[in-house]
Amino acid sequence: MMALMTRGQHKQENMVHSSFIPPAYLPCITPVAQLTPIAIRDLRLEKHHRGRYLLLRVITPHNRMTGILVLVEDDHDDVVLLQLYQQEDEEIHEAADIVGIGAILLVKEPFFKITASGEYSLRVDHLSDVIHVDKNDPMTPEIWHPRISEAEGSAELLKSKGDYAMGERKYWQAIQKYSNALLQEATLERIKVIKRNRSLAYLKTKQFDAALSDTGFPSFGPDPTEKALFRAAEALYFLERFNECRVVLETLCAAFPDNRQGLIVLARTRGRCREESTGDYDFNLLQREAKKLRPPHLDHATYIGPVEIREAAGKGRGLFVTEAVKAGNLLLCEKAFSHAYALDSGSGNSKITFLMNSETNQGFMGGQADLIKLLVQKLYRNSSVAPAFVTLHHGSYDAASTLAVDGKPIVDTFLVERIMSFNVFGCPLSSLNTHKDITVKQSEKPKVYHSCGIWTQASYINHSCTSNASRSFIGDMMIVRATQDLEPGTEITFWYQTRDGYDPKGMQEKLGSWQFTCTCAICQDEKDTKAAVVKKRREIVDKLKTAFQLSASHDIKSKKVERLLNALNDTYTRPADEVPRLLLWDPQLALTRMYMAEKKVDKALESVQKVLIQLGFIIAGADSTSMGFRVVKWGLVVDHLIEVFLHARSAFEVIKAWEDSKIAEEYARIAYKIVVGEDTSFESSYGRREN
Ligand SMILES: C[S@@+](CC[C@H](N)C(=O)[O-])C[C@H]1O[C@@H](n2cnc3c(N)ncnc32)[C@H](O)[C@@H]1O
Repeated sequence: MMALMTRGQHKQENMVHSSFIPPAYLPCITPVAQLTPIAIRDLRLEKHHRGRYLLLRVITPHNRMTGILVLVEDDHDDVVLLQLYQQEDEEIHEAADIVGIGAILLVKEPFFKITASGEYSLRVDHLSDVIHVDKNDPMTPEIWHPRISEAEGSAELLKSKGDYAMGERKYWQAIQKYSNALLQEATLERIKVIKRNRSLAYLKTKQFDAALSDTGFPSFGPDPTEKALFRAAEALYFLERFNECRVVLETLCAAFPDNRQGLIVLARTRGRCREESTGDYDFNLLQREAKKLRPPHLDHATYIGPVEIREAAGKGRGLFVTEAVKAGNLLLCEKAFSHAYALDSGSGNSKITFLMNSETNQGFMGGQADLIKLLVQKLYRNSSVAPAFVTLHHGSYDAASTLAVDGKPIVDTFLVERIMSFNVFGCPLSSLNTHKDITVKQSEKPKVYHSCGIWTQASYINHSCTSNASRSFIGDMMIVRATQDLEPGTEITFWYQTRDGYDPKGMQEKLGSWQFTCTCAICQDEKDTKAAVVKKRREIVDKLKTAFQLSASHDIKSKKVERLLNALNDTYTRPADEVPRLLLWDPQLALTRMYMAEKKVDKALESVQKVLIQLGFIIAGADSTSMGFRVVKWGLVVDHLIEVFLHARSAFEVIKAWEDSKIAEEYARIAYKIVVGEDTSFESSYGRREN
């Protein structure tokens, strides 16, 4: 054990931290006053000592692995290894401030456990299961009490120690000093000042609920100070309570018109309020910010469009539209509740964490392991935001019945892990990049995203392979747009996993971790399709691949491809607008490109129409007749759909069908907006360049 303790103060670059998540156990929900003490020597292995607590003193420097490891003793001089999980990273909260030598910790309902290396240790998975105890606290054993000279002194002295710690940017220490100061006698005025200072330390450590409460919000009293108002506004801003923030800032700016910073923040807050109520975003700015900011956590508000959460028969809850919407309309533009950023290449993380859940056989790598920690900490620091998260789907996990004990939040790490595994979304830095990868670089493999996050509104959207909405990302903002015209009351669905037509069984496997079976028309049709037909389709697809590689003349090649496409088409029985033909649209598009290259406009238009039909569209006027080009019903929206509509635009131009050409471009823009999230970058991606 000592070897472990001495090994690791060196820099931990490119290390893989791996850890087994133990079987789920509930956090302690009993107030400390109702727990009874236990000593290390009385602990039983592999047991959760419910109803008991252990008082411990840190006796060695810590070691950071997946958790923080440190040796501790009790007042019988017995020593044990303590492992604390889900604690903040060193850059945010120095371990020395959590488990500095001499610190006294109270571990609630201790869990004594055999480690992977056969040693034994105390393991704490829930942040709320360990609390710091002051050396002067009556619970602290007599022998650990400080000598008289160490006693910390008056409120004023402690306040100035807090101020000094603030100056040194030791915010956690400052909080402790201010909190101790507040336990001493002081006038009401001094208490207000100390709280105001502590509120700044809380802001710096992202404890926005506590920061807000220290400012006196919502009633600041008859003569609110500039600092109290400003700090309250900052806390409200970070809690994304933008309207309340705006009101506080308006009071501040009216009372202190020279406060320039107040005016700047008020303007910014008004921008957030506008985004929140109208969905009107400067998407150009969002794209620029996502390019520059690391992590790409954008300073923007969440817009919730015409949607509501309702029961969705057989699927739990779902998200439904409350009014008619058109394809391309914005349904959500949601800021992540929590977002773990990893480079898109997946490399470059100095610390890689691998968590293995032995109970569910699920492994969490990198981003997802980081996300669990980020979530746990956010909920622990700011319990006011917890309801939006803890009410998300968590399967059959039985969560603790209470959210707080002794005035402190309870955060159940295992509940967080369950909710994360059902609701997490992988995400690129921006869908614009992904779109370029797919369309310009023609990368075939579906991309694996290393960054991930939780979006609490989008989490209510259920899966369907015949989806009617689509998500895209700009940094940590998720944009959900309708991909079809929707009647009021329609349930919104999108793909949890990318759908192709090659591997029906694989799709069910990909959906496995969500624990449901998709019963959409595509899945149903695949189930009804005989194995011989599936085999035949595979053979035709292989022949198509070979046909495209033929070094024959365009004519011979296109005839062969057409024949094969017809044969493949004949293997489907249900109408394409009910069951889109996922194996067909792609080779059909390749054929369209051939016709366009040969300037066979009629053929190209016919082929465009076929691509759209195979994607499930119903189309009118996609030919050289006088009927106007029109989408009667939208089908599946894929990245290449923009190209399809742009082929239509060009072909219509050649035959001088100007109006149809314009309409085709408008459809291309809508498709682009759905795929990329916005259409302000359409020109730079697809605009025509002057020769
Ligand atoms: C992200 S949540 C979606 C919201 C969830 N229905 C709820 O009540 O909170 C994912 C879970 O929803 C359910 N679900 C999603 N799509 C479904 C579908 N097509 N059929 C049945 N259940 C589905 C599954 O239980 C899945 O694990």
